[in-house]
Amino acid sequence: MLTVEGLRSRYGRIEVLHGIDLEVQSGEIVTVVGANGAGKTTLLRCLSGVQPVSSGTITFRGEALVPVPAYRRLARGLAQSPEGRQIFTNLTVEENLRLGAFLFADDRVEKDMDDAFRMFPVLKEKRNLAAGGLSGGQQQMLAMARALMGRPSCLLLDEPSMGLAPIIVAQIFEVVKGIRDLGVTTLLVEQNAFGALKIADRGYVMETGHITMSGGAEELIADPRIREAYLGI
Ligand SMILES: Nc1ncnc2c1ncn2[C@@H]1O[C@H](COP(=O)(O)OP(=O)(O)OP(=O)(O)O)[C@@H](O)[C@H]1O
Repeated sequence: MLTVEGLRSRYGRIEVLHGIDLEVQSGEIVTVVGANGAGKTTLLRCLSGVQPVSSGTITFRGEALVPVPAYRRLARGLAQSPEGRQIFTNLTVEENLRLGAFLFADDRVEKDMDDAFRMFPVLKEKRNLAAGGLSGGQQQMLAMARALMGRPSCLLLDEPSMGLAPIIVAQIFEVVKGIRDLGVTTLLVEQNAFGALKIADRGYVMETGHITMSGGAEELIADPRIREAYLGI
């Protein structure tokens, strides 16, 4: 569904992605794990089109994506739940969700909203409240639900566990599994390698702008190098 080949990207003169190759098949949860500053967010920003690519290709559902501007990528089926959630704190929960559906003006928006509230009951309770009043975990749920309102076939999820208590992180990862059950393919970028690999089908390890390891998630969890460097085991 999504293939990245030889992807390079830079901030000014400093290259931060040095030729990334990765693939996500339809229906998978694929995770990219790595330390702070490895380049994971930059990779997702290249995929969603807000960060320029200096060379390499991105193919999504058989189509070259690099020439497609960011605002058209959602219509192609690629949605991002960004780092830091980026919800609109002064708008209500429902208004944030409606913004996720800005491409559509059909009756299905109401059904999608009902589906979102079924998947995230806490958002239903708070639908008329300002999103800024939600807890961190609830804001993360809102960011994911808003991305789903764009009816993506592939969701790019940037560090959903960031800054959340372990019990909330566990809930968030359960929700990501639920998103896969909806038939939405997920590329999950995480510093929480163990949590991400536990729910993923496959994983890639990113270090200073390179992919240094890849494989089945169980295989990566069992690998002594991963256990030492990322799992603290
Ligand atoms: N806007 C920017 N301008 C210059 N350099 C940047 C910018 N954003 C990120 N970088 C640098 O690019 C490198 C990769 O950063 P990136 O945010 O992609 O990493 P990351 O793996 O997502 O880390 P984090 O978990 O902190 O988001 C880092 O060295 C970072 O300092």
